[in-house]
Amino acid sequence: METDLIRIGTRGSDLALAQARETRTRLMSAHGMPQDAFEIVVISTAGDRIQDRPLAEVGGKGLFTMEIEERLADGRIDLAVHSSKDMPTELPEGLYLSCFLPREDARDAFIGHQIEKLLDLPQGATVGSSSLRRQALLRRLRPDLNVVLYRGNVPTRLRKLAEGEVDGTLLAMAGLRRLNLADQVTEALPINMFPPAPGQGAICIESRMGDERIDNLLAPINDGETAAALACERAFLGALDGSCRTPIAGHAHLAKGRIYFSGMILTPDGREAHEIEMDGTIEDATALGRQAGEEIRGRAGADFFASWT
Ligand SMILES: NCc1[nH]cc(CCC(=O)O)c1CC(=O)O
Repeated sequence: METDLIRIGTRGSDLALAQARETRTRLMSAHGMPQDAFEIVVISTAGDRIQDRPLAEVGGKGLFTMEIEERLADGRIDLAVHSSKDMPTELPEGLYLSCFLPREDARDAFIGHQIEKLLDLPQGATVGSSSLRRQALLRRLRPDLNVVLYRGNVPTRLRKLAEGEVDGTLLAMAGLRRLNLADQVTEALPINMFPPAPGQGAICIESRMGDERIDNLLAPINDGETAAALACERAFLGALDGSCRTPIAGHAHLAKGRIYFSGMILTPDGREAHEIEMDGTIEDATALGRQAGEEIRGRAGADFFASWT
């Protein structure tokens, strides 16, 4: 192992820092390296700076990644730690997702202010979320709810909830676990009831293609099962040409030597939804995801996407 400092790029939110530290810890134990072999480099992104609008409205891909990728491409950092869910399907030339850590709980969590379960909320209750997918799924399950825009990092959202600004909110179980806030969860939503975003719960590492030193460093901490599931989910997203304005859910898991995928696309009002379930061999994870995307796209019809984007 070279003695050069390994620079790990990350956003500065509590969640991003927890993910960068988890990556560093795994690398330290895989290679018997000391903590001071690494430097965590905090990078501010457009997604962090824009706080007053839904990000889907701002548009553009890579709101949480562009500034980080610039520093990766020019060598100021050696690897970048991300939430897979926030990663666009297309990456800048010369960069790739080289490593996936074992996936955390992929489910969404409901956090109720006074009522513990989503479906027990009274008529017209207010639920805050900034995610188009969560908003659409909420409207699909409970058209009566008042779904409001709710942004900010995880601790900010929990504070607003505690102050009674909303009756409930939805957050990823994985993020809450990583922040030691899982005790706040009042209901973990089953995957078939509230399907997660492609990539949810999985930390990924982006690095430069052909950087052998970093490839060798990352190889022992890559989780093959998570990598296969993510290849499938990202291919599904890619086949749908997932603009940030389309509510898309997708989840793959491995069992008995095969890969099982389920996906859903919805209109933002939740009134129209299309679902798909497919399984295949693990080697064909990418093809399976792409096929599922093409199939669901065909079922929905061209009008489905044209109706609001
Ligand atoms: N868009 C923000 C974001 N990106 C990843 C996570 C959670 C962690 C994960 O999915 O790995 C979150 C917060 C949330 O959705 O609650």
